[in-house]
Amino acid sequence: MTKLSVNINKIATLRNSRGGNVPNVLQAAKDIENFGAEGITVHPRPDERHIRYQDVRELAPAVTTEFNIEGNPIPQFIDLVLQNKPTQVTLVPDAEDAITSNAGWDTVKHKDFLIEVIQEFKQNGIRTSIFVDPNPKQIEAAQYTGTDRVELYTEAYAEKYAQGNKNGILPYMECAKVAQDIGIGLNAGHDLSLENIRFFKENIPGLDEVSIGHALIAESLYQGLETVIKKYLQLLK
Ligand SMILES: CC(=O)[C@@H](O)[C@H](O)COP(=O)(O)O
Ligand SMILES: NCC(=O)COP(=O)(O)O
Repeated sequence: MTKLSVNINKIATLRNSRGGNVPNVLQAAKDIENFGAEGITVHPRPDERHIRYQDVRELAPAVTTEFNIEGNPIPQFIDLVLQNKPTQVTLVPDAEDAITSNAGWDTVKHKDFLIEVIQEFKQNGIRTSIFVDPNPKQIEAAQYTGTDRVELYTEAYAEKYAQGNKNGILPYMECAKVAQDIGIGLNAGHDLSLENIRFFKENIPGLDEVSIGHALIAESLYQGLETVIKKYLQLLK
């Protein structure tokens, strides 16, 4: 079974665009869990343009499913994670000015650094995952960092799938096999959507979790528009 963790960064982005507390990020997380999602993912960035550090502090005691905090393990991120003890921390090497995550770790080059931070998180009872490009060498090297899982960066798959090219799944299948052979857990995320998720799931054995945000929120918006417009029209009669 693959768990669905909903990334709520985009809900925070909408809230931040107006100040105030609409939509309410904490309530949205609770509702998302009530609707059946099996996890909540947040990706606080240093400029707090989406999820804020304070959101993380409020979400940590409120989330009853799996809480997953993603981010670049700079000192303030490490402190935030250790103070709030999520189920899982996903390490993502994103630059401060990146619009969104755009690359996985080089687990060979950064092995010593990753060993150090992963050890600290695991000593505190937090499951670890490393965000990686779909390259089997990166998965093989990830096992020497002591991480529990890797998260396959699925942007390349999603882009090819949208162009009608199903071969984009091939490197991910190879990575899944390596992960299974070495006994490392497997997550995936970035640009997964209602359109491309089934094919991905059908072809990737041992997929523990997907985290989905951007498309899921956009799809929810589209699928909810008709209902809400009809409600306004009713009230305006
Ligand atoms: C780690 C990752 O894959 C990203 O997809 C990221 O967490 C998305 O966050 P944003 O929606 O804030 O870009
Ligand atoms: N780890 C990926 C994630 O949380 C969501 O990515 P996206 O669906 O917003 O692209």
